[in-house]
Amino acid sequence: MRPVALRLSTLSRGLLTPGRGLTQGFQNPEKQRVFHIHEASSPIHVNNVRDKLREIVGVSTNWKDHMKAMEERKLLRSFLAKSQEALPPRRMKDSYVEVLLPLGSQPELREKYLTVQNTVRFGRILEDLDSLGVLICYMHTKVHEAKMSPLSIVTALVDKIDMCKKSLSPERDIKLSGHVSWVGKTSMEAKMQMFQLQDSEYCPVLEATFVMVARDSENKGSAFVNPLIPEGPKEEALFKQGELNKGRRVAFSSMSLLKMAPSAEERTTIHEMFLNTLDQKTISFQSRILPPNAVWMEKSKLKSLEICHPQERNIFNRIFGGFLMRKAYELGWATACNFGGSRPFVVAVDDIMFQKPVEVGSLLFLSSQVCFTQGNYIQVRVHSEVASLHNKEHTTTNVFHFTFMSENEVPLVFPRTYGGKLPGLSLTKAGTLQQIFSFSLAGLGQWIEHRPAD
Ligand SMILES: CCCCCCCCCCCCCC(=O)SCCNC(=O)CCNC(=O)[C@H](O)C(C)(C)COP(=O)(O)OP(=O)(O)OC[C@H]1O[C@@H](n2cnc3c(N)ncnc32)[C@H](O)[C@@H]1OP(=O)(O)O
Repeated sequence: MRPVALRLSTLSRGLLTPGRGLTQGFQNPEKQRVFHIHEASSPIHVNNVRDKLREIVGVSTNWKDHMKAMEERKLLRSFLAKSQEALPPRRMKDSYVEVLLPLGSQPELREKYLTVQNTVRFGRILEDLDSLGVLICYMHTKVHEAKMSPLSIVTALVDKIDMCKKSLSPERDIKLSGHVSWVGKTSMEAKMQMFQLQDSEYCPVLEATFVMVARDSENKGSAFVNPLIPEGPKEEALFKQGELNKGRRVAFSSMSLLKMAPSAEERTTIHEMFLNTLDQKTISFQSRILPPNAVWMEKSKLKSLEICHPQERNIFNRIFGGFLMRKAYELGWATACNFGGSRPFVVAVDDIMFQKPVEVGSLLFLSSQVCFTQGNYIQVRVHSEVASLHNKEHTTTNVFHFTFMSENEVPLVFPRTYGGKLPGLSLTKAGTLQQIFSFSLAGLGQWIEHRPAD
């Protein structure tokens, strides 16, 4: 039997496009560069970031009062701009924020961030990055005349997070910093970096790019954000990159399998996978056998459920994006752990899409599965959906993609069915359709898994 040649370059719609492949992250020496372009006056303690956000938005700390607080926010409508041109332009340094996570100098903070391997919990870092990203965008859009911001800023996308280091010490101070690097009409790209103290110097350990969207005071419609004026060649390059990122995202979304059939290259890859699992004796869609050192994709699945309590709400009384990311990451990590038989390290995060807000009180269903492997690398896709209590209809809220590195080489994964529908799968569910036909490799894999019978 011929081994499947899954070349990264063939997967032009996926995460695994050249330059965004499994080997990106801390292995790439180019990523060691620093884009630390400004100096903040004094860093904010990590514990004060949420308080600062609460203050900016003017929300209550008491769930009982949340409706009243939302009513008050309605009055801020008058501060919303009618056009982007009506807003004063900002510079990158206007939104620059530095946050200190003093794990070394304040050991009492450590427990919350600690893994059993004596490393830093990445899920906690995702939460801190999300809060920082939102704070950065509030700095960019600050309305000096208003006590509270009329904008509701929500996380729309984690474009990518690259790790420059395999693991972080929970015994050394960490600094996070970032600023707005590009703006559209109502969206902003925030670039963040994380540094860890080593031999009395802060060394880069992570780079992240998030996209935040500005909504009106009640989070009902989009709202304009201040233009951004880059200063000097470094900032111009960052802004240009932001523009390119936007173009890439638009191109990706127009190439989604929801809108366009798979390319000839993609079809060939999928068909090759199918042929490699065909039982040569029976030659039928149903009769499939695994190549050596391979696992059926469906066997890699793990699921979990979260009851979304008010404690996990964000400043707009929806569920905090960072919490969703932590929960999805931990399930994804467990999936990779279970699959690879060792405790893996995260090397990259790509394309976390926040498609719909998660309401407080929702039942959040998370499903995770390995969608691609190569050498020691495991690509995991996590899908989350909420179920309506009235009609049981499911709606996709988020899709997450994580890349892990396992201690040892891991088996290949193969989708089992080409012509058959999975038992229990209803193709009438909008959420499920989105889950299947996402533009990622996971989508391709699942497309084979769930393709309706020919
Ligand atoms: C109170 C006590 C608790 C305190 C705790 C504090 C915790 C800290 C909390 C901190 C807070 C933490 C924060 C949280 O917890 S936020 C919670 C997590 N996030 C969400 O819930 C968001 C869910 N998604 C949505 O609501 C919608 O999908 C959004 C609003 C995002 C877009 O909706 P829609 O698609 O209808 O919008 P549009 O068509 O009008 O486009 C508008 C703009 O958006 C751009 N766009 C759209 N999608 C994407 C994309 N995928 N990539 C890149 N860009 C995207 C688009 O290009 C356009 O830009 P521009 O061309 O105008 O520039």
